[in-house]
Amino acid sequence: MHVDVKICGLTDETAVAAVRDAGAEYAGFVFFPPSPRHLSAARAAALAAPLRGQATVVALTVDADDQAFDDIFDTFGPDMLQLHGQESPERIAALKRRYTVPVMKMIPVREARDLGAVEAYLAVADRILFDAKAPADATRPGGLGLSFDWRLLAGLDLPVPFMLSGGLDPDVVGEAIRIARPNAVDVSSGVETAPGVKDPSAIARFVKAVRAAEAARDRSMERIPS
Ligand SMILES: O=C(O)c1ccccc1NCC(=O)[C@H](O)[C@H](O)COP(=O)(O)O
Repeated sequence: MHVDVKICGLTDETAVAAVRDAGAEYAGFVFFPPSPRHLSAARAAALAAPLRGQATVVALTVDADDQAFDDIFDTFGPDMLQLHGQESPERIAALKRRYTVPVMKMIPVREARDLGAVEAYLAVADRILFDAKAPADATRPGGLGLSFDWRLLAGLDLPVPFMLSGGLDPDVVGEAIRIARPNAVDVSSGVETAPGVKDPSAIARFVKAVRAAEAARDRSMERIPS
């Protein structure tokens, strides 16, 4: 089964290499000023321009207000929203009435009971992203290079696709896929040389590791007698 790749927090022309050379299916741009990956809508639009039609261009926000979304849609024009704050199901429903793009909702995970939060979003979110829960004193709710126990997602069967995120890198993403069997994986810190500085070679290695994990899973499925 194919596993999509999202490279998040793109901040320069590496975005083109991530999509055209490495083959990432999603390109994420952060609109959250405390983040080292934060971009203006105009800068993100310029970086995303060569990606249009080749990848799903994702706008990542944290509890943004309507004015912020209007600016993002007027200037940047995302293909998908990733809501990485404490947005309610009602807020998601309102945003989907206002903007006609799919919405991916982040669910923070540290322990099994955190998964209970998913239920309320299944009727409104088009996709779920599981990310490591940020510490209370963190300056941002994501992009921290933190992971959680992927076994918490083993056997998870949701009515919408889910993306696995949090502390992934080229060395561990294969194991994460084997354990959690996500529809997609997402990475930021694990393909950077410094916060906000993406490494094209690391991105290529990450995608290559995902493709290898896909192939290994397909081989293991072939060995299962039908
Ligand atoms: O990336 C950020 O700086 C960020 C800031 C505020 C909210 C979310 C943020 N990133 C969200 C992502 O989708 C990251 O890719 C995800 O949290 C995984 O990050 P990492 O563990 O660094 O790979």
